[in-house]
Amino acid sequence: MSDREEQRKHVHVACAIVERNGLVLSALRSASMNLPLRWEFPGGKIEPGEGREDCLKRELVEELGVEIEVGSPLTPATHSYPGFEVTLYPFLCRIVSGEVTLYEHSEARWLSPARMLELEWADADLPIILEYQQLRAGARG
Ligand SMILES: Nc1nc2c([nH]c(=O)n2[C@H]2C[C@H](O)[C@@H](COP(=O)(O)OP(=O)(O)OP(=O)(O)O)O2)c(=O)[nH]1
Repeated sequence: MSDREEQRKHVHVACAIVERNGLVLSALRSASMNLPLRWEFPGGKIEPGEGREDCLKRELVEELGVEIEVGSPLTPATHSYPGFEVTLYPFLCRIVSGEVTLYEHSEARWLSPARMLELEWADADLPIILEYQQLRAGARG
């Protein structure tokens, strides 16, 4: 790896595929956030020493005011944006208490898995969405 690559910022982010009644929660990044007005899975940067699942539980309380149960992981996805790299660690999740309240995002929607790609997602999410769609298509047989 070159010095230049080593110096590039690489962030590690846990993200929640929150399911309810066959639908999945998507959240719109606000105009003031990094990657503005892109849809994403709620979540955020993993703090030093923090476990991925604990990060997710913390972020979902901070961002949406809900307590979640964290289930199975999907495949982590790494993507290079101009200026930084991200690795997303996705987990299937469900809400165990609280109502979705927008503390940071500008909108949230419950989507059917098949229609997720009708929205403009953060680029790093695309492989995760494809894997998730296959998982749920398989589950329906
Ligand atoms: N939470 C989340 N972040 C994503 C997804 N896809 C994706 O590229 N990202 C990027 C956006 C951000 O650069 C980073 C997540 O960190 P964050 O939500 O704490 O980012 P932020 O820059 O808004 O917050 P901060 O620096 O103020 O802490 O990962 C996703 O599906 N969920």
